[in-house]
Amino acid sequence: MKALEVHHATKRFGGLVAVNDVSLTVNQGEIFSVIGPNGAGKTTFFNLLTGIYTPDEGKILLFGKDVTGFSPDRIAKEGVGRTFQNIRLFGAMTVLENILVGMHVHIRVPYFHAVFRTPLARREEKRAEEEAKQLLEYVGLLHRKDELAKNLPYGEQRKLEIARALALKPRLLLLDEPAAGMNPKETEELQAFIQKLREELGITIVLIEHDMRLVMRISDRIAVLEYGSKIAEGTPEEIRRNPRVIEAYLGKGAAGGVA
Ligand SMILES: Nc1ncnc2c1ncn2[C@@H]1O[C@H](COP(=O)(O)OP(=O)(O)OP(=O)(O)O)[C@@H](O)[C@H]1O
Repeated sequence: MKALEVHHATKRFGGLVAVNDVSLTVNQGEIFSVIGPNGAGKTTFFNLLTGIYTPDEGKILLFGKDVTGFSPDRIAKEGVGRTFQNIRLFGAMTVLENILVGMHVHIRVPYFHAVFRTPLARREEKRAEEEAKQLLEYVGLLHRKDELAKNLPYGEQRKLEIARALALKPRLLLLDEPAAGMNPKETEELQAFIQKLREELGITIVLIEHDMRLVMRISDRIAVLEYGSKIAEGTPEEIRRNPRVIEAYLGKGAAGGVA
């Protein structure tokens, strides 16, 4: 079974075709990158996968199930976690609270218990807090749990965002420009972290990324979008040498430049 199958997905905004007849499949356990120039349709493509938009044409399957037209909530329940291009943390909440917010769909307390804070509700809160702490420990942020999210260094904010997505126990994680704004050391740590998620948790990862060093090092396969269409797909080696990709995106110096 594939983690993700996209069949001929198209999304239009008025006369603009933001995603144009894109098909691709992502295997379970793969790290798959989507690259392309600004405005190529990458974020719109993610928005189709997460139910923010419904494709005008085409189908989307997650782990063999047709989820075309599902709401973002239902897609999340199918095991898809996501981070955004612009960090979307609750800056005025603590690190721990940010994780707890991410977990809310997994906390199942009947309304009555939640409102009257019965022992059941308190037990459930305690359990959620323990789980959140374990998650923070796993990503190396437990020592920051009581700090406000906005006070974390940039690289750690990105990590916290990923941790919050992990709170939903995703099988598929979509990362929109996770290395944006990171320095080389932070990017290297991010690479190791993403690989760890795949290896230890078995999560399939799809990322949009402009940092070609990271993309070429981390990806099993890469798809390239231009003007909404997929113009290439292959291993980093194949993509690096593809004349059309070099022309559209990587530039002439790229073949040797992104080792
Ligand atoms: N909600 C919208 N309404 C109208 N046009 C949109 C909308 N969202 C995106 N677009 C247009 O669709 C095209 C694809 O945009 P998208 O943001 O998906 O590209 P991108 O590859 O993610 O770009 P970047 O790398 O700059 O983030 C662009 O021309 C954009 O202006």
